[in-house]
Amino acid sequence: MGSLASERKVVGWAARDATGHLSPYTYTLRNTGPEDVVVKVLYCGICHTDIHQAKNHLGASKYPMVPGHEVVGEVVEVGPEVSKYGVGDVVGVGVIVGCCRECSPCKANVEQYCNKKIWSYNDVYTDGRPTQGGFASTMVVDQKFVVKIPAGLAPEQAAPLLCAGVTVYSPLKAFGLTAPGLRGGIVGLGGVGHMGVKVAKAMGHHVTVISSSSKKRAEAMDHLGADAYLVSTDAAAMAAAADSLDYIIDTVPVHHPLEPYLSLLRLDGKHVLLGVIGEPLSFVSPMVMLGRKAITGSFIGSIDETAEVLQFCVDKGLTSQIEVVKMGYVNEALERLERNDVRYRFVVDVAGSNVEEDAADAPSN
Ligand SMILES: NC(=O)C1=CN([C@@H]2O[C@H](COP(=O)(O)OP(=O)(O)OC[C@H]3O[C@@H](n4cnc5c(N)ncnc54)[C@H](OP(=O)(O)O)[C@@H]3O)[C@@H](O)[C@H]2O)C=CC1
Ligand SMILES: O=C/C=C/c1ccc(O)c(O)c1
Ligand SMILES: [Zn+2]
Ligand SMILES: [Zn+2]
Repeated sequence: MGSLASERKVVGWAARDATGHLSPYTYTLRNTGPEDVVVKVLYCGICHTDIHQAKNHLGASKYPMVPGHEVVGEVVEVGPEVSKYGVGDVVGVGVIVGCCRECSPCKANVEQYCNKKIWSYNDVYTDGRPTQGGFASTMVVDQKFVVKIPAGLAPEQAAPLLCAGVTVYSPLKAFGLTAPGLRGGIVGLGGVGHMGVKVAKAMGHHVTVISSSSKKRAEAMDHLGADAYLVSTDAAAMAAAADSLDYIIDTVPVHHPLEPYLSLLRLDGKHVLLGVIGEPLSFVSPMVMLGRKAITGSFIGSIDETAEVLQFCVDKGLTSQIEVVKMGYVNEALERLERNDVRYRFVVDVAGSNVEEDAADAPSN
């Protein structure tokens, strides 16, 4: 157990408005509670959700907002009732940092579906303070929402698994889609999608990437190990692949037609929506009736599944494909991510950056 420090000032990079531009911001962390773990952030991945949130795509953003929910750090202090972690442990924090612990999803250990869940940023903690994410020097997190990074995983490699990795792993398990030999489609080869290819291949699936362009074909086939590649606008190739897939993992972050993808599913095929899209998607009912197809969705994964996917990646020798950048590059990284110019996940080297750069000039709370 480490010593209990009082409230501490930290610097994170925050968006102040819907431009989504991040700049240094000083704020105060809560005291270390009995079950809290103080985490010195080492690395934090950049998820497309960080863009949705920073730019207020869902209309519920509050500023200043420090994004970042693929956090890997080192434990520097623990509260007196922390049993699972000790100072020096390398740990991960993801999208959720609180839940009610009483509802049926909480009792079933799928706390990501708790209606009282607390998001790691753009939310309010039990003490009334805004939650702030991982583009910051330090976070204080309840031990329940912390996972140990297993030996054999480099911390920067582990970061994307805490959101992207578990987000594809969870629905494959929940929908009974883990058997070898299944045929899966991954729509959108970005941060989540590239982990989809890797995880599905490691489960022994035949994996088709369905992309908006042919630009990623060679990498998908040669480096990620995909078995087939379709360009979604190539009507002939899409028609030739009709009725061939058991499932589709759809990671596209913008409005898109579903029908071209639904036609790729075979009997009882499942279209799993993962992208966060604030506009209605549409399809005609025969597209699902004639084939008993299901359109469903999935939200990250549980803490248990997060620990599981980390170990799965160690066991299968999976790594994420990342570009490591410094904090000073975060705004360019966000712009590049938004224009689909990253292979496949940016990870910010937080501890190796001067997070406090320009902090003296920035407004604080
Ligand atoms: N359900 C959940 O729990 C989670 C949801 N998400 C959401 O999933 C979505 C994907 O996240 P992430 O993988 O980080 O995003 P990325 O930007 O890394 O990947 C999205 C991919 O979608 C394709 N795409 C098609 N049209 C567009 C467009 N107009 N702009 C950008 N990309 C486009 C691109 O692939 P290609 O070039 O192959 O067409 C792109 O690489 C986001 O909406 C995110 O919020 C993320 C994590 C968890
Ligand atoms: O990246 C992780 C979070 C994804 C997410 C899914 C659904 C939703 O409504 C969000 O606001 C975020
Ligand atoms: Zn995410
Ligand atoms: Zn609950």
